[in-house]
Amino acid sequence: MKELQHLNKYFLKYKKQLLIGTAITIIARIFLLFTPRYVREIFVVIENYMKGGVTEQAVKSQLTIVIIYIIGASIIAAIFTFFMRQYIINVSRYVEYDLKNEIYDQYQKLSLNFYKKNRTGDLMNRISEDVGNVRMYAGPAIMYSINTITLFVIALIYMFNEAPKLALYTILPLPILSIVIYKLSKEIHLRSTIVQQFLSKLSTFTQESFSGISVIKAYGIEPQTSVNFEALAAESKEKQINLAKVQAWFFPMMILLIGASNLLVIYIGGMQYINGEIESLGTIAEFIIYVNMLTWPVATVGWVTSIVQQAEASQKRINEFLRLEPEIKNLVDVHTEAKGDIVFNNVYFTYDDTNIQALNGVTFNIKAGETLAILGKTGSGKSTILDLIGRLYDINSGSILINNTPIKEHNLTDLRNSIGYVPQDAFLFSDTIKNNIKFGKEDATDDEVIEAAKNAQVHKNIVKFNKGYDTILGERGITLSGGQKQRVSIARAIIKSPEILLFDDCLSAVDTETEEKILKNLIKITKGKTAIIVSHRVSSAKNANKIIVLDNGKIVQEGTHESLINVDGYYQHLYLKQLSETDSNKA
Ligand SMILES: Nc1ncnc2c1ncn2[C@@H]1O[C@H](COP(=O)(O)OP(=O)(O)OP(=O)(O)O)[C@@H](O)[C@H]1O
Repeated sequence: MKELQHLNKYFLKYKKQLLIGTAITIIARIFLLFTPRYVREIFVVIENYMKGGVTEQAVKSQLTIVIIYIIGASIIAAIFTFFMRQYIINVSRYVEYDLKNEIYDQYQKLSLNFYKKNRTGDLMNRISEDVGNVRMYAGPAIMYSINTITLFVIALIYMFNEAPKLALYTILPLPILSIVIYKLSKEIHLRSTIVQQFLSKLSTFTQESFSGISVIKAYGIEPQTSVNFEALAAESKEKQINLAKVQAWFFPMMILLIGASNLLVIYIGGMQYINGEIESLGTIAEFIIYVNMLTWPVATVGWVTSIVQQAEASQKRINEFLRLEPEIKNLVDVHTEAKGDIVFNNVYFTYDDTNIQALNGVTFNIKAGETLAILGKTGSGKSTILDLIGRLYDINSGSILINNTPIKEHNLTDLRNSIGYVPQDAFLFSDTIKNNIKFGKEDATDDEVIEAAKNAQVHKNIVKFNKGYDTILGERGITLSGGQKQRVSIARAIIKSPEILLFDDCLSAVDTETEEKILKNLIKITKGKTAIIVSHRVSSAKNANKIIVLDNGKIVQEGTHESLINVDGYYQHLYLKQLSETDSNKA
């Protein structure tokens, strides 16, 4: 129960509903327990009549009154039972809602390293399935526990008052029932966890197959994927059957134990009646009703124990993530401005997980309003520089200054808000094109969206779609070409008019003519702002105020286009190679 203590703050928050729910549960059970005693009353009335003690008229009116009492008590119990669920189950839904939000907020705070170490499926499981298990504790488990305790305490008082020996025999088989149900519930849980694992394997496989359907079709491997699917589905079926086998024991066990208890009541009660230890056969009837009323709550003791164990295990998994401290923390509460110069001073950076030293003493600076182009072989550390400016990672040594202030002394939200970042792999959401662009600036007007799209040279493509800017992208809608995606992603970055613009090889899928036009627009847009363009093309770099060439995390060349084309090195070779490619394309 240590892990579940995390939920206490929520129980405290909803204490009013819980207290009302508990009171309602107790009242509902009290009224429910009127029935057995009234049934005994009926027997007594009839027995008195048989003995000739009362008239037929009197019996009729006595029976009518008792029956009205039974109906009345049942209706009241039913109404309170309705409200019992309304209060306690609702609390569990509130707790579920709060916990999901808490986990989601925490996920958002955690750094990229966390996402590399943990699989998306696992993150999703903890926020959905594990929270679901915890909800069973916060609602049904609490409700059934209050229910069982109330019913038991009141029924036992009545039973021991009425016939102590019979009461003892009646409750004798109940602990056995509880233990059997507990063992069964545990086994059911074990097997259903395995079923769940296979189901998620199956859905991951299906999802991947259909996301990559074009690759599957192009390679003609449909028969092979069908065989793989069939194998997974067969295993999943096996596990389902295994689960069904144990589940099938649940109700027979209940029926058997209820039957045994009933028999015991009839036998012991019958003997006691014969011996004159109990006065009326009504007591036997009353006790049979108690047995049937108590069986289910007693069974739930086993069930509830297994729910609590599952919830504890799930909350433990949730707490593991909730207790993680984000590696990248905002250390400044006041507002800061990330405008102007960017300085890298002997920066060293190694990725924790791979131990790859991506930057190896990098030093450069860009003044406000300037454009820097970064070139270099793949894996030389270009994207890493951009990630470090957005403080997605903290450096190992050296310093990064923005606006002459160390990057850690910037308010993290302000820093990221002042950056417009276009990643290497343009990621667009399954939403309209307009909303994908507005993602950069939520309150942007339609005119601003169009303006950004025009500057990114994608407006003409968008208006050709039937629904224009309202065209849905992704799984539910159309698929954009690589170049179109990159340009929508550029529009998203420039719409917010940030102080720092980071373009990570985002023109690679665009033809050189369009690239030229976009770059021209960028000169206009980035006026007074700082821009860094990572590229493999000289054409993207040539207009930059400064160009650096990286190799193995080190700057190996630095200068302007004019200076670098005259020096033997990576830039000149790239320039000559791309020049000859352009010439041969023209020829
Ligand atoms: N998230 C990461 N985790 C671990 N290692 C990484 C990560 N990102 C990059 N690396 C490694 O760091 C080195 C530098 O990568 P980086 O992405 O900065 O290179 P790049 O110059 O941008 O490459 P490209 O031109 O192919 O985009 C590479 O060896 C890469 O494998």
